[in-house]
Amino acid sequence: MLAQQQRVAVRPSRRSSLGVRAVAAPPARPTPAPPAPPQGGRPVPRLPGQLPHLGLFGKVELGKMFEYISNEERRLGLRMVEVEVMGLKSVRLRHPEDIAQVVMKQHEKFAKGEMKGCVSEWLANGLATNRDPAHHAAVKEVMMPGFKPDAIRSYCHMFSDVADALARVLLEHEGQELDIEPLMQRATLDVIGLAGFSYDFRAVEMAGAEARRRREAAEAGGDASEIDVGAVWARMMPPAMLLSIGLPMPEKWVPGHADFTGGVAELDRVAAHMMAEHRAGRVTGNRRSILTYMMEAQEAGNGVMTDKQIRDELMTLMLAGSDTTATTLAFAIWELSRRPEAMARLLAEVEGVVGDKEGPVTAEDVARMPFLAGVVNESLRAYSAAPNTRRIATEDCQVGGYDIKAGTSLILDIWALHRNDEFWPRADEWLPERWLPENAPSLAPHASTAFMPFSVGPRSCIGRYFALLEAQVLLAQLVRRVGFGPAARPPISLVQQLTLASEGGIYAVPRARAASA
Ligand code: HEM
Repeated sequence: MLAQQQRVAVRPSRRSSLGVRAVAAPPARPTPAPPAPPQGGRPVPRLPGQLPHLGLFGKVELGKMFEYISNEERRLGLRMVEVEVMGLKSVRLRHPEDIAQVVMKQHEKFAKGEMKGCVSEWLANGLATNRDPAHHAAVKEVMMPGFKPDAIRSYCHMFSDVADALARVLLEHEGQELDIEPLMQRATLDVIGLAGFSYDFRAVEMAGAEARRRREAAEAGGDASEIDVGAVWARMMPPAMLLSIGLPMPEKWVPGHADFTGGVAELDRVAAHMMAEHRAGRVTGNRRSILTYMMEAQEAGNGVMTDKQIRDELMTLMLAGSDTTATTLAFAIWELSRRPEAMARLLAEVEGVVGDKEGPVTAEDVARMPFLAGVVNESLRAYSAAPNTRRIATEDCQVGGYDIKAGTSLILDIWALHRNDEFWPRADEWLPERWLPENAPSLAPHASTAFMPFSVGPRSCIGRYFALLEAQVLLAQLVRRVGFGPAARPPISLVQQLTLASEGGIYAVPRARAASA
């Protein structure tokens, strides 16, 4: 499946735009790794030239680029390599021990990597980009009650309600080929709004036919409550990755720069509106949400939760808490749409547990659905929504027997780890059954160390359980209402925006359940 879609011949690339140099063709015989010096570690070997598969304007074609790096690493017998992308050097780690050393065991030697430019201004000092450990800890403590398992279990009816709204909009397109990713994005924005901010973005509703007129009015400068955050999001994400590098004068040469900065301005209006609504006691969905905890801390005078800090956390949670889960759901549905036997097995499992029960799917229900858990886990593995994360070495040290100098940028290559067949037999295939207890010993033998979709250590994902339960409940409720058939589209092409994405969309054909069962 994936192997067939993404297998590409590695050819020397001759791209001249943006200073991307040609890459030498691989020699016919393997080059031996440099000998180890008598003392200390070895220098990290460098892949020659810059990477191919960047495309015009820095679009990172992930599937192709990582395959190229993995092939080269294997060919040269290397555990890690230094690469250069658009003039920026980094060392890419893909071995689970090396990643765990950097993000967990010796995390104090590695600072969180910075975002730059207008993306840095957008996320500012929110939890994911905060680089001051003491301040980060103080903010996290305030938000933590909203991420406790009991709190998250109480969000299930919101996950289910959003799935029902999503099903209604999907069925407006019954029988048509539809890019499902933007709708998943809208659904997860609604979830983080209702559960995290006690606020209803109505993002799914606004994708429906009925709401189009209102949206146009809002774009002409209407009330902040009428802003279509789903549409803003769709405009902002494509240029975000390139803008996060902080290259000079992006307004002159990055297509979509104005969409991005305009989008941030719209989201700022929405954030101010959400805070005002909350202060006025006008809350929807969750009555005690993460926003509630932040505002209570401010009122109690804790000195950390200024209005600006709350704004930064709202922006961060909108990104970290929606884009990633949307990607996971979109790829899960896309794979299910092409695997009728997996879809049938999932539906049988869901119906076996919830039967004809009306109302929401609960945490207790999904705990009895191992195949559903396999679908979500496998989508997190094969399509790591956060395909990599970055750290900067703050002192000279060694990782995996290699010397790392202070200041080195380390890319923790979760995507490559998850696609490495040393750890994942049939790594390029999407196999939800891999996760069932009877198959795990042969198909997921290293899952306890080599499965890191949420990273590990003190800066790992605060929303891990939120995301897992959200994805499971939403998917279970959705497949009760809507079936999905395959779309006749070319193979997907994975690219890296801030999170993983597919260039050209992720298509499936929604069908009313009775017709598709
Ligand atoms: C499939 C869904 C998700 C995936 C794959 C994912 C992945 C990740 C990863 C890999 C990190 C760590 C980055 C690093 O080590 O530098 C992270 C951090 C974070 N995630 Fe998630 N995430 C998901 C869902 C969520 C959700 C639902 C929320 C909130 C509701 C959330 C909020 C955050 C925040 C705030 C951080 C920063 C944590 C910190 O630095 O202390 N994420 N996520």
